[in-house]
Amino acid sequence: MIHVGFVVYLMTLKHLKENNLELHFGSIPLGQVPGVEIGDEFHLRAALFMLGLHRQLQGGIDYFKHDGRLLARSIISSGSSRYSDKIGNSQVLIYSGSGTPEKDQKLEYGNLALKNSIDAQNPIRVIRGFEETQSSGCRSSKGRKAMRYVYDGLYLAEKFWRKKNDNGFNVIMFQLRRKQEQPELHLKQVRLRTSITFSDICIEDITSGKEKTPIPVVNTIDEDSPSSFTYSKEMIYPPKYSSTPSKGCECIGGCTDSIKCACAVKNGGELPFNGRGAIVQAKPLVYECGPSCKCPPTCHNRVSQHGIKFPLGVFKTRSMGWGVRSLSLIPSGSFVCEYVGELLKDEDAQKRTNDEYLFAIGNNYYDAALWEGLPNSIPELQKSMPSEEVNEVNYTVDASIFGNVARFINHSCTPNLYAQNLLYDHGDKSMPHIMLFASEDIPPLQELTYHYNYTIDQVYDSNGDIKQKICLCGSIECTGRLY
Ligand SMILES: C[S@@+](CC[C@H](N)C(=O)[O-])C[C@H]1O[C@@H](n2cnc3c(N)ncnc32)[C@H](O)[C@@H]1O
Repeated sequence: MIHVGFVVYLMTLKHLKENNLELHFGSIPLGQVPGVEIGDEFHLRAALFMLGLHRQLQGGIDYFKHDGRLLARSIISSGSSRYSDKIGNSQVLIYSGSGTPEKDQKLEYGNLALKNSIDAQNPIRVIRGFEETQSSGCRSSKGRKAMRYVYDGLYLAEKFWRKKNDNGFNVIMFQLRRKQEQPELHLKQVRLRTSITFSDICIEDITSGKEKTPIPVVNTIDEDSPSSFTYSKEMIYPPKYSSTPSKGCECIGGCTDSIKCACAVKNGGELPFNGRGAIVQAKPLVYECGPSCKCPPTCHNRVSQHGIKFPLGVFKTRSMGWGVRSLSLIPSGSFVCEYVGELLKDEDAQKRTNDEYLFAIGNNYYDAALWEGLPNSIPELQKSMPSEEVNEVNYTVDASIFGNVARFINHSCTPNLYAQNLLYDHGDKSMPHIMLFASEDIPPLQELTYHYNYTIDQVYDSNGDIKQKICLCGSIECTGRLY
């Protein structure tokens, strides 16, 4: 049997390799990692790696090269009996360098980096590692030994010396001092906000291998698992639907000329994405290049069609059922995922008994605020300005039976994602793809949310009575009602 931790480890490596995320993590600054706070607790080395907290999957010292010399960035101080309950008690940490007990330790690699950091006085993240026995979770695995990692804060390296170990070999010892003006870390008060244990992983990959990056489901709240549905990466169109192909561009080498590129023209004479693939501005409708375009798959105007890039996880929230969070930092403007499901005519969607996973395309397509301020000089967009009255058929996506990870994303009154209507593989403006983009930099492990855009007192049940739902998003700007 393959150990869950090992699967997560492989998943992480696979993901990092495929998405070049090592580079992304490399850009995480020295010192504090956005979104990670003192006392945050982790149960997987892979999680520390993915967050950029400690970029070594095995080594205790994480280091990097700066101006030609190695510097330490973080250390994991494990299994020590020298710490009392109040592990912030002593501001001084004595850390033995890396190496095996049967050989003299050398001042190389991580040890050299730690020594150099004494001169450089750069902040070093300290993560405390503890061994514990597992006892609970959605798949109980009582009695299994596992590690627990707690982020302790930033330290400065002070000095090093050598001493003999019990076998008579040299060990390099380092003294680090905790930086002042940081909250103390009391072991008994360690928050479980970011806790993920082996036994909390209910499903290793809810996509069953359909997405390039596995999406684990984690439950630290109760014994529940998500109710069953069929994971689909793509929208499921009505049976008799035949797509209207959109006219493509002729940019054989890629779309760079915003005057000649037909797709840039459709977007108002500019490409909607910047050089890093981030969307520049929310628009009622965005056109990516598609199958009828001559440009290559690497064209800058093909972003969301390439699918999910950032590692995501489904988790059980305290009050809103299941939710989704990112396992890494998502820069503002990045594509996150599509809202996928069965595409139904509104009247058919009304007949569905489960309305929890409906996304009415019209909800944001006809949002006048999106159309305001668009220059008249964008003829293609002005032509596509939809009107609820003249549009014969309106569509809703139902993700209750078939859907992807987006079906688990909750509403917030102060969301960090927004839904962008987007066309690339067909030209039918009444059924654009619903692509979710980050509207701000999203730190690792923060819940992903978008605004459901319901109009209050405009949602009806099958008897025609107004339905109401209290919003539990918890935002200080919460308006109180989802609908
Ligand atoms: C698309 S699903 C989101 C995933 C859902 N939480 C689950 O457990 O599968 C939409 C449903 O989640 C719940 N929900 C989402 N956001 C909410 C919020 N801010 N307040 C209350 N319930 C919310 C509502 O029951 C809503 O109908």
